Amino acid sequence: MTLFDRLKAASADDWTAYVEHDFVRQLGEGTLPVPAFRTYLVQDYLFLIHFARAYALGIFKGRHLADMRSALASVNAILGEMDLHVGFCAEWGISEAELERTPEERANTAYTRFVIDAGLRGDLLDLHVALAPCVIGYAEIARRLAATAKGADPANPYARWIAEYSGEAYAAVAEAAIAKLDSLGDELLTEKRFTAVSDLFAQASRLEADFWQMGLDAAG
Ligand SMILES: Cc1ncc(CN)c(N)n1
Repeated sequence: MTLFDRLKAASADDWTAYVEHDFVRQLGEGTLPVPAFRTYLVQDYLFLIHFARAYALGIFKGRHLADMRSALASVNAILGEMDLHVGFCAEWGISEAELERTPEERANTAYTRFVIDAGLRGDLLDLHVALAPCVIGYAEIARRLAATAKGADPANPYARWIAEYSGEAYAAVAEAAIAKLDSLGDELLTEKRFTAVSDLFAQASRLEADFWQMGLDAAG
């Protein structure tokens, strides 16, 4: 069993509330109101800036060259992920400069600063556990949606989002994150420590669910 599967099993309710959130269901069915998606996506652009910072912390805290290289690859993957956001927003007439000026929603601040704080206070294992629901969760969600008729329908207004996160490139990022957790776990995890890292994973999963909810709330 991977460390990721163990963490997921220990936080099963929080994980399910995240990956099966109503926002996700509506996204897959193509019924999600556009204002909900727009609020989510604009906030997600800001979110990814802070996630790139969190991965940059992984370079700073790296104990081996391999840690630094993998964190750098993740920073690059996140910066690439933002092209999706810039593309959608350009279609809505929102420029990159406007995106950057958008005030952060509280759910966004809470989540991103929680992850950065986990990395600042702790070691690489704490950081990567706090990052895991984000990186790996989206691959799981999009893979499930892409396997449904409505999720795979090119007429679904969110087909591009589903394709991005269910694609091979993102799957490779998620698999690398699972492998990284295992190698960090081999090096740094003790049974005594499991509860503390599991708490980080559960909290990050709850903050992911709050992030979806922020989008739904924006649509009223
Ligand atoms: C909130 C959130 N969580 C996860 C992902 C996937 N990297 C994302 N873009 N945004």
